[in-house]
Amino acid sequence: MSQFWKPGTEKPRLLDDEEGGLLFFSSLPSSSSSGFGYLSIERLRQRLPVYKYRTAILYLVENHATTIVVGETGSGKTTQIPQYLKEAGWADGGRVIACTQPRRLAVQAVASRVAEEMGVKLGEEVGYTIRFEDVTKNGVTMIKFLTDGVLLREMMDDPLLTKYSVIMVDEAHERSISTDILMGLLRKIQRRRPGLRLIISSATIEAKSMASFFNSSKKRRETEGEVQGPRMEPAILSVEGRGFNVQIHYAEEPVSNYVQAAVSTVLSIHDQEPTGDILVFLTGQDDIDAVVQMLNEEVQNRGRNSSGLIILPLYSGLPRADQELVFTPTPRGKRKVVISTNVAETSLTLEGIVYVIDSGFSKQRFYNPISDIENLVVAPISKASARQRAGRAGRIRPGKCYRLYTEEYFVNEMATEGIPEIQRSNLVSCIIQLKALGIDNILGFNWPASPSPEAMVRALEVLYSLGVLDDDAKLTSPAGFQVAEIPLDPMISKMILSSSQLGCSEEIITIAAVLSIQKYNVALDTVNKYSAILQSIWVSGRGAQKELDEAKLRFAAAEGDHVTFLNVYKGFFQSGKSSQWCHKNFVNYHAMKKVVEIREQLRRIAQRIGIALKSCEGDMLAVRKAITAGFFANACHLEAHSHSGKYKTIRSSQEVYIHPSSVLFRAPKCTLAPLLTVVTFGVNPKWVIYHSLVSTDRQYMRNVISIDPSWLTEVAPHFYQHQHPASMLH
Ligand SMILES: Nc1ncnc2c1ncn2[C@@H]1O[C@H](COP(=O)(O)OP(=O)(O)OP(=O)(O)O)[C@@H](O)[C@H]1O
Repeated sequence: MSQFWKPGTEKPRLLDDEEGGLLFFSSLPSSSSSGFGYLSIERLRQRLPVYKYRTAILYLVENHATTIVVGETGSGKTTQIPQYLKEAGWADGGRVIACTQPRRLAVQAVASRVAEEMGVKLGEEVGYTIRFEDVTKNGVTMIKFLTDGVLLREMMDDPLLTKYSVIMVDEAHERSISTDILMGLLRKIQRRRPGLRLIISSATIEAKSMASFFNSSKKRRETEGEVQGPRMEPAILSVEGRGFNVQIHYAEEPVSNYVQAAVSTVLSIHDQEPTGDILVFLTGQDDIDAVVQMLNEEVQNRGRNSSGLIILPLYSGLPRADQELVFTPTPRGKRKVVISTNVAETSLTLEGIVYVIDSGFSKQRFYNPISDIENLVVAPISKASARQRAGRAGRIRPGKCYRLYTEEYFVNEMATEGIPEIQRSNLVSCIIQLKALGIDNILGFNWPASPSPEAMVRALEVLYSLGVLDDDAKLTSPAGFQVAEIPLDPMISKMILSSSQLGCSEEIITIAAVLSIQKYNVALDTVNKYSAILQSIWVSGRGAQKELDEAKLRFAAAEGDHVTFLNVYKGFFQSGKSSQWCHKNFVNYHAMKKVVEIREQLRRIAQRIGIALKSCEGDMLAVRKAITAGFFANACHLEAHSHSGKYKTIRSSQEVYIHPSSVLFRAPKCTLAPLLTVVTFGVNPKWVIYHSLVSTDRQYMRNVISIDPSWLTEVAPHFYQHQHPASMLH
């Protein structure tokens, strides 16, 4: 490894614990609690750097409304602070201590760890809530871990979050869109509930700017004449020290192909380094699958030499059971290799990890309010992320981190912090949520980082055109409130709402469930060429594109993709939800199981908000009209005499094309026996509506359905201003 790798020049840090950890770990830990050899959990807790600050933390929380805790990764913030608070009585009298995380996986993992440390059953004193899953008990749960998105939803029922005594916003440096909105709202709640304590915790957050953000509420309280309660001026506490030392190694030369470099680094570690599991950070399912495949091939070619490798992918779309494999103990004599997206970047402790390989990239959301395109793009990570990644080693023994980039790049070119997600996202969902919480003055809202005015105006326009906001930019009643209640993109929610009147809610809810599991990624592949990758109900087309295309044709509906989804769903249902059926038809079994699950959730929500559940029994006209009612703003017209399939959007005359993954790409004359009505046609439909745009070499429409233009003025007269859409083309 020495020819390729250069040790970092950053001065190695001292182990926080003078005794070091190796004494206790002459061999790798093998199971969750037994991994700590003969140390009791209590002793382990006391060895964490944060323990020395226990009294200080409790003092500051008692006396300040907001405490900002900055501590290195692995210092014990997430697992220990909620326990200290509980021990100090903050959960007495039925009150609850909340700790938010940006990611679901972290919520579950940290909650089980804390339950284990406290010796209680998960779901009782310690519980967690993520979207569609609540593992808490009313009146029993004292410490609750939850995603920041879930806490925002809870505010709809309880705007002052009255059951919580302390809310700890963890991993605030990640600046996820929900974390930022949450901080803005918590700051408001504090003014009404001085008893509420906030802890903002992170490894790298710029504590001073955060402190001044929370400090401005002090002035307001003074002007309001309120003088009692804790000090409004935030306290900042810096927790020194971290777990164990992690040696950083940099690539000697810039790496041109990080996928290939990750594979060879795993193999070199396996050949040359002592036991210990490996965690590789890549960007998404596509490159993770590629590395898994390359490593498996290598293992086969090498025969016995590499047979000790257990190769496991990890990403958010992976089924739960497969995700949990990464937490299982590594059998003696084996080495686990976890190949992950940045879901493993923060808060997770994977016990056996000794080596981390960091590609230097992650998938990040970028939204352009002018073109209205939001893509997941492979982009360089920040120094803050790189440190978090390295911190996944060294949590229970010393470790090593191999960065697939040079030290010079790290020092001189890598950004210190990432751009907050709120400044690179479509704000439609975020604004409707704020409106539902009674924040009418969106422009005047105290954002920790202001989103762009263009993105805000664009989001307000969309919500207004959907009939969700009125002329005073307030939520309409009941439509606006109903749309806000459905935890999906407002355009999908509006489509569901309209299906109620059109008598096709069962079908539309199926379509909504399929749309909500899809993710569009734009990947910078290994030769620096952009390509679009779709995570969908179809299995990945890698190596079998022709067979996948043929399979799609079996379900293809000439109306378009949404009706095709209904055909697939019906086929899946008729097969008894069989995995063999999925395999035979190139349908992604796990995605379909998720669709069934989400569909059930959506049906329950629909019933709660008064949407009649009804099937249109094959009347696809009703289905297409309901889709139009949600997505009318995405209408496009085929250019006259266009043989190249060029469309123009009605709204902004952008040139767009049907994406090759759409069943309308080849304008299918439907073959084989369809499961639902399929109209035969062989030319591109004149009018279409798309679900989203993706930008690669051209602007492509994904999930396309043909429509009748007269529906546009029918469902959205305000948007089309009583003109016939065709007249708006020029
Ligand atoms: N599931 C686990 N198994 C074993 N040890 C664990 C586990 N979870 C946490 N620990 C131990 O507790 C330490 C502190 O973890 P914790 O998540 O509280 O740190 P943190 O300061 O919040 O770090 P980060 O910001 O990286 O999440 C870990 O370094 C590890 O030694």
